[in-house]
Amino acid sequence: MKYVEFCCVVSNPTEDILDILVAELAELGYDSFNTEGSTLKAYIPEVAFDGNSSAAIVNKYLSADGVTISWEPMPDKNWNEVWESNFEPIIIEDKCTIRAPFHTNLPKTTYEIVIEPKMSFGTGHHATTYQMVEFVLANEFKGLRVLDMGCGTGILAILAAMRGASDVLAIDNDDWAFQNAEENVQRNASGKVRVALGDANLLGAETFDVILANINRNILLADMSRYVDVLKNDGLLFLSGILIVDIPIISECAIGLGLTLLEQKDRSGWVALSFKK
Ligand SMILES: C[S@@+](CC[C@H](N)C(=O)[O-])C[C@H]1O[C@@H](n2cnc3c(N)ncnc32)[C@H](O)[C@@H]1O
Repeated sequence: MKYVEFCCVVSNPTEDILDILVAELAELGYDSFNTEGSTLKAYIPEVAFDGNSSAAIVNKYLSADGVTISWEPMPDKNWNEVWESNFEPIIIEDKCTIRAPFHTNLPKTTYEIVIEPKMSFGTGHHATTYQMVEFVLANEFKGLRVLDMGCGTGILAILAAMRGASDVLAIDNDDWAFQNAEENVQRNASGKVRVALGDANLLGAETFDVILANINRNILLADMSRYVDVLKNDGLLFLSGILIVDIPIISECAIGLGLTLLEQKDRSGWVALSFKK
């Protein structure tokens, strides 16, 4: 596939501005991004790229933060190899290692997840995933039925299964993520995780003790009532992919649907929330 490299340099970065840009660019459908110092680079499929609308999104920050924008087509190459070469292993809370098949000689932890680092989101490095991993490590999963909405690589579904969930349904609406999650589930997690291609429209009569959803504000707001419909009474809903400014709107939506806020986590400008039904 051909990609455009969309580069934003923030001359005077305010706290978390790059994370906000990542969230805004997510609307443009990047397949990967990296941040280094004050530079953000997002890789967007050329077929889906419109330079002017991308620039308009970022321009909202220009006056306040001095963002310089440029973009250029990238030479066609094997992007999986590129993402792969950038993937470092990560250990969360000394309990969970997330690594690629080619990482060896790492310290042993209770849980070890091997991810094929392709173009899907979910390696544990991003704050939104990290916080969800923390939630999964801190809560009871033994014998529970779990839904992972927006599963990306499948990392959260796999960890839930490793933590003892009896059955996990992992759903993603992106074909690439779906295939990558299937591959990762086969590699790690047993027969306990089912992966499905789709979105909240797939939800029906099946109910869950725990729902994990690390997606983004707009999807969470649009689909939360569907999640609550399939969450059992006393069940837990963990939400991530939320910016600090969006806490009120997400919380009001959840509370309006009859949920109680239990916990809030903050990391690098991102927030993860847990609710009980
Ligand atoms: C931020 S990533 C999270 C991946 C992984 N769960 C993690 O925590 O790292 C969000 C994922 O949600 C998927 N997604 C976006 N909109 C969705 C929707 N409406 N229904 C299901 N999946 C969706 C994207 O394709 C992407 O893989």
